[in-house]
Amino acid sequence: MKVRKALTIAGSDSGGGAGIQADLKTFQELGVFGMSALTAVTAQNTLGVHGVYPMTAAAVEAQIEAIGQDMGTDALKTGMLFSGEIIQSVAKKIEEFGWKKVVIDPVMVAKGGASLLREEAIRAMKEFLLPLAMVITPNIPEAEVLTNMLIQSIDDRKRAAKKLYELGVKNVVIKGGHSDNEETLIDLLYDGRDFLYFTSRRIPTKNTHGTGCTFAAAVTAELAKGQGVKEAVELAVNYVHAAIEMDLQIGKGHGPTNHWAFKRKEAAADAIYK
Ligand SMILES: Nc1ncnc2c1ncn2[C@@H]1O[C@H](COP(=O)(O)OP(=O)(O)OP(=O)(O)O)[C@@H](O)[C@H]1O
Ligand SMILES: Cc1ncc(CO)c(N)n1
Repeated sequence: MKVRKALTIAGSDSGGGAGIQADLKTFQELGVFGMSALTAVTAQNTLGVHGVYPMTAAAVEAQIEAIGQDMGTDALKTGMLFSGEIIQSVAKKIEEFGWKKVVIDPVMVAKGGASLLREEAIRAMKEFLLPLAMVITPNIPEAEVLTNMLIQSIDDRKRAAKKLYELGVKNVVIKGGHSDNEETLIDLLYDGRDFLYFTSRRIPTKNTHGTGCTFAAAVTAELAKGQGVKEAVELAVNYVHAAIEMDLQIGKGHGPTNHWAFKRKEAAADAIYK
């Protein structure tokens, strides 16, 4: 059997809940071989970001090049990219290797408010990276920044999704974690034609550190396995839901999610229906 591969181009979260750590755990759990190119190291825990140490753009390029020249990848995702210079390097390498299954998680700020992307980088992201994206997965505040819109209603989100589509992104997912509905949340997918709504129950917990990274990583893993975008997004919604539901109670602040949970839930369901 052919092993599928996925690459994450993202920052390191020393606390293990977000960034490349979340991505690699998710890839592994979904049966895909994970690879990484680091853009920055953060000193981070469940209480916040205590330091950001970016890599040079040359170091980011060298990592991607090493992977592209030897192993290749079936899909890739980007997370924290930090600067316009790193974004340009990443875009250049994606084009050079002709990678098409590209998931952009436009990470801007961590849950505690620390900035993970310089202001100047937004333009580079729109100009160089978004046109290469098969899927983009902003949360509501990130979609607001990328579209210069205030997003309050679902109709606002639909308008924002259309604007992002017009920037060259083939599929837009605007996630609902930041909406003010306390009961349910909706992740919205727009493929240039239809809007699809993925509705889930909002779980009352403070342990949601890394949900965005985990979500985009699950989409990437499924695309690597050959799934369509709709199927990949649906699985990612369920994967993250299980990870939040069976949280781990680690740390004193916003704890990580449980990357094992989805498989344990599946195994339990298998045992029941056998
Ligand atoms: N309390 C919750 N209960 C259930 N699902 C949630 C909850 N919070 C977030 N999610 C789900 O987690 C996924 C990520 O959404 P969210 O909007 O929180 O991303 P994010 O803000 O980018 O996360 P991050 O903290 O990593 O930056 C979505 O599928 C969303 O529906
Ligand atoms: C390294 C890193 N990437 C992404 C996020 C967003 O959750 C974070 N907190 N840290």
